Amino acid sequence: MILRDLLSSLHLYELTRGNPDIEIAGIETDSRKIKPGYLFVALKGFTVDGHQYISKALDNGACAVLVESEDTLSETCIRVPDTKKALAILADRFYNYPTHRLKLMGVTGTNGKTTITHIVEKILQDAGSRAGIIGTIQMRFGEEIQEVKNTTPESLELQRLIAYMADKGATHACIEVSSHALELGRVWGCNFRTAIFTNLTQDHLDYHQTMEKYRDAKALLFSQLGNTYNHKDQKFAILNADDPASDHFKRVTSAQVIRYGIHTDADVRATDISISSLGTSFMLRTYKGDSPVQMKLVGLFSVYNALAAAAACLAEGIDLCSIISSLESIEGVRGRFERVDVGQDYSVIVDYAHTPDSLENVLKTAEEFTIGKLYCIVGCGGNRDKTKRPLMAAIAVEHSDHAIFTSDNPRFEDPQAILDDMVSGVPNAKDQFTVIPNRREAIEYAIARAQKGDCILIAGKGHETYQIVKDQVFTFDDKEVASVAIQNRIK
Ligand SMILES: CC(=O)N[C@H]1[C@@H](OP(=O)(O)OP(=O)(O)OC[C@H]2O[C@@H](n3ccc(=O)[nH]c3=O)[C@H](O)[C@@H]2O)O[C@H](CO)[C@@H](O)[C@@H]1O[C@H](C)C(=O)N[C@@H](C)C(=O)N[C@H](CCC(=O)O)C(=O)O
Ligand SMILES: Nc1ncnc2c1ncn2[C@@H]1O[C@H](COP(=O)(O)OP(=O)(O)OP(=O)(O)O)[C@@H](O)[C@H]1O
Ligand SMILES: N[C@H](CCC[C@H](N)C(=O)O)C(=O)O
Ligand SMILES: [Mg+2]
Repeated sequence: MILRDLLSSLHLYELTRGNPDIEIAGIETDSRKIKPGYLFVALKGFTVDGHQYISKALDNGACAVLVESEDTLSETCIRVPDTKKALAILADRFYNYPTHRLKLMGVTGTNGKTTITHIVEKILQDAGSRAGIIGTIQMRFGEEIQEVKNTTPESLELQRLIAYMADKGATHACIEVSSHALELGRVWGCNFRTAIFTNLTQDHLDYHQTMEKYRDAKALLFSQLGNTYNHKDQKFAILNADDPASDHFKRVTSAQVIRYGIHTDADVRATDISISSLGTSFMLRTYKGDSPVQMKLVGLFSVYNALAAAAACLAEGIDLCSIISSLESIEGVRGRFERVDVGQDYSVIVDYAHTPDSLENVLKTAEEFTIGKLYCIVGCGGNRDKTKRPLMAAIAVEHSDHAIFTSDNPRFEDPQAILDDMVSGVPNAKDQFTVIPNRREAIEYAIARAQKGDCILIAGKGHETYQIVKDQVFTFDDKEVASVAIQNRIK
């Protein structure tokens, strides 16, 4: 694409030097990934300032740079007030407006985003649409899977991934939209048709500082819904009627609001709920009719996830019968209440609960089905919200018979310091928990003790197949470690 054409999408820029008629072969924000003919966009990051890498980018063949402060090295230089904002607009233009070429659905909220994107994907695909998803686990469109570093990638990668789907004929993309992404402008320029809210409970206070600011970050998805070129199209805000934050999102959006819930009267509602270890059943009541549903997904939180997905897909015009049949056939999502079963006579469940609310939900669910003892193995991530650590420890102790505190991804923190933060939340419960910093040993400890009818919940890492210690990423998979430990015990 010709630079002049690319720049025409920006409202405010200054070509301080060079030729606007050069061909731009690609755009890149990382000097290490620059190829000849690329435009390098210098971003001010949390760790370093991308402006420091301009010479590296030029060495690697960048033909132009987009900067916030004057650069004297490159032949062609464009200056803008905010490179992050400009990047989002340029990426949209460069990839030929991907989010206008399919229907974009965004899911935000503390817990349930990944699960809902998977349910929506299943419903849409079963109904004959071609849907892709982007989120914590990966980007997936049909057979194509690409790894993503963040739940919501930076605008450039996000637009590239959506463009890939649109180019291959996708009708829908359903993406997770994290609060970081909303605040950091990763979804600027995205033309959302539908925004789904799951729930708001504590997480990420290291970044947002207060729950109000965290909520306000999430609110951006709803206030921006409709603020794009295509605002004549119908937009939908799918809100959880049982979560008080929804009132705020309703106030800030101009989209049509569809409410789902259990306790509050809602447009899409579940009544007569029955939960067992094999799944959940409920009466689905919608403005398109009512019908009983029997799902394999367990826990009350799964009913909420199903309602959110059903409400979004009804708005999309998908037939109610088709939605129900998809809800009934979905098997579950990797690392979310996933059972490890190698023939043992006790249950082992791997789950991605890494917030106080999700841990409480998942433990309460496991509590209901456990005949024997319930063990909870849990840790908290390093360089993340410290205030959730004592809360998660207290929840683990309250809702299990014995808790084992261990390491999650310590990152750059001392694993023992993280565990000390956890232990500070249970000052009077010394007999109810054991601290085993090594995660493998913690899993082996519980498995060695489990008796018939017991249940071991391994929380926090779900689908993750690694453990991050300092700047190293080690192979570690809760499911595999548990499975080996169970087999070793059986032998
Ligand atoms: C705090 C945060 O969000 N950081 C994100 C940010 O990294 P950063 O600001 O540290 O980047 P940096 O290292 O300072 O680099 C600045 C710039 O210099 C460039 N650079 C750097 C080095 C070099 O040699 N050459 C070069 O050009 C970099 O490419 C970058 O453009 O930009 C990166 C690229 O987009 C992100 O991957 C990274 O996410 C990190 C990995 C992260 O852990 N983020 C978490 C907090 C996060 O975003 N989580 C949310 C929510 C998860 C959930 O609960 O679901 C998510 O959406 O993932
Ligand atoms: N609707 C829900 N309400 C509360 N907890 C939930 C809900 N859905 C799932 N959970 C719990 O939260 C965990 C994470 O679920 P999921 O991965 O779907 O959430 P997420 O919002 O994508 O999380 P992340 O912020 O890490 O991307 C699950 O393993 C389960 O324990
Ligand atoms: N998306 C979440 C995932 C947390 C998962 C947990 N295993 C951890 O590493 O803290 C985050 O980045 O905070
Ligand atoms: Mg997720």
